[in-house]
Amino acid sequence: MKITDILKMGHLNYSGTLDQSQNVKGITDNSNEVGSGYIFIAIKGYKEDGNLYIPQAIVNGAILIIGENDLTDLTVPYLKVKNARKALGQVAKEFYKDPSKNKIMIGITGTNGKTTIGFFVKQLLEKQGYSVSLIGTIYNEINGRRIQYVNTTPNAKVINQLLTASTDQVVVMEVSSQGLEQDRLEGIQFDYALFNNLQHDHLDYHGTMEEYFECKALLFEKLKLDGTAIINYDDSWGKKLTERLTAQGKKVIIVGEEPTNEVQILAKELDNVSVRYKNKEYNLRTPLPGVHNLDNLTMSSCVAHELGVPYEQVTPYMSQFSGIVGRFEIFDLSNKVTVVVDYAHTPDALATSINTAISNGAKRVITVFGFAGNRDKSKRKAMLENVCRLSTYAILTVTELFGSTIDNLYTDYVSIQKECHAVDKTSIIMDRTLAIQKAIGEAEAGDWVLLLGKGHEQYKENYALKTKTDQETVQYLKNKEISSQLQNVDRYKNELINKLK
Ligand SMILES: CC(=O)N[C@H]1[C@@H](OP(=O)(O)OP(=O)(O)OC[C@H]2O[C@@H](n3ccc(=O)[nH]c3=O)[C@H](O)[C@@H]2O)O[C@H](CO)[C@@H](O)[C@@H]1O[C@H](C)C(=O)N[C@@H](C)C(=O)N[C@H](CCC(=O)O)C(=O)O
Ligand SMILES: Nc1ncnc2c1ncn2[C@@H]1O[C@H](COP(=O)(O)OP(=O)(O)OP(=O)(O)O)[C@@H](O)[C@H]1O
Repeated sequence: MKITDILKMGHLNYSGTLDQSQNVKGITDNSNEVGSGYIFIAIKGYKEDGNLYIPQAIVNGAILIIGENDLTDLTVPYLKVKNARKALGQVAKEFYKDPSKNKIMIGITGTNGKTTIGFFVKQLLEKQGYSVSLIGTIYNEINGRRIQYVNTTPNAKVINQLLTASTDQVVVMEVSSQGLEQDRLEGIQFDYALFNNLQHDHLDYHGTMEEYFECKALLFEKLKLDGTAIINYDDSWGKKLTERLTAQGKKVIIVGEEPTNEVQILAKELDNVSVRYKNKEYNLRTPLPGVHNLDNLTMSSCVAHELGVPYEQVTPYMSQFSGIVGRFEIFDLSNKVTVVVDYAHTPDALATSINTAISNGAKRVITVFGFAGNRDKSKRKAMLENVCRLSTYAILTVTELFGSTIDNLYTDYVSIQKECHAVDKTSIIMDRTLAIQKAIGEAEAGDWVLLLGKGHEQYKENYALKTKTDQETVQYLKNKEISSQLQNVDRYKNELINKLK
């Protein structure tokens, strides 16, 4: 592909002299990736300024630089654009030959439930015979191969690369509000866009719920001409989005409890939800506990149904679902204590998670959770209030420092404990592994211990127990319990032998 093709097709203009015969070998916004024949797009980021790396990109072989600044004295052609992040998407779309056009693209947005819906949809479609790629928080899976990535929603270059590599028929993508706001989806088009919910999160980034909503709503501007929006109408922001999209003449399927909803939720009970679609009723059974997962399953079934999965098949297809790491993952201990590792880290998700334990018969709920260091401090009070209202007892601990320190976070915990009158109901143990050990140690038969906030993530701190995830910590404590039980058996056996001697 020639430079001029990219510029023309990307709707970018260049008035300087350009060697039109030059072939473009690659495109990137990372100077370290630039090789001979590359286009380098300089992005002024949150941490770094890509413009400072232009000289390095030129030394590495860049043949065209794109950026937002006024630059005149470069030794290679320079194109000034209004928005370099958008330009990255426009150039990537052309360089990679618009791969989202020919795939069945499903984008999922919402504060909570994106990952879960992504995994549910993948399961349903694969059981129906589709090959499915997944781009999301836990990993990206392309052609059956798993690849870790730093973001839930990668930037436009990476998305285009993944779509190009994918030989799968369907691509299911989690779409974050930050990804949308940062134009990481520029040039990507969707056949189906799902809106699950909008709840309090990320307000340090978005400022207000309205702005947060507007970012989420950007996904629906990326629907293909014949694309379909699928919206949770029980969410008030979902209603607002429905009105907007309907007024724009877009195809919208609404899901919710109102009788006029296309997919009507009739009843939810433990792990069953009954829905009505075109005057027929279906019972759907979720493989993951919780009323939230009934909502997630209903949304997933709706998009899967659009692609030919009969509602009757949802329950059999999901019966072989193997779970999602860190999403209401249950560990049964031998003393009849139930331990759950869950990714809940918003006020609503914490309430949902604890309520799930209660509705499953928990005698007492002991919750271990924490706040994300320097991120969205405005959600902390609601998080603590929900946890205190619903749990029997809670331990505040480290979840993720995000630029804070253990000492600062500890000080924050002490003051919020007082502010929320939570001193009697909570204690503070900053070592997460010891907090878990204490919670599990104090639990009795019938109690549920909820380890919330880390989900699939690895610990970044060094803790007293040398484990790296909540799952490993639970397993370590389980093994310790087994070995102490074995020691007790040995001791008892020896005592008996001694008595009989
Ligand atoms: C604050 C934020 O959102 N940052 C995102 C942003 O980074 P940035 O553009 O500011 O990057 P930067 O490090 O300042 O670098 C600027 C430019 O200089 C370039 N550079 C830098 C160094 C160098 O040697 N050479 C060079 O060319 C970089 O390649 C880049 O183009 O753009 C990057 C590329 O798209 C993202 O990876 C990065 O996400 C960071 C890691 C992040 O943690 N973001 C969070 C807030 C986020 O986006 N989370 C959502 C999920 C949220 C949820 O659902 O809970 C997500 O989608 O991941
Ligand atoms: N529909 C829902 N409503 C409320 N809470 C939910 C819902 N679905 C999941 N949750 C809670 O949110 C947590 C995260 O779920 P999931 O990973 O599916 O969401 P996500 O949108 O991908 O989250 P994130 O954006 O933080 O990665 C779960 O562990 C659960 O506690």
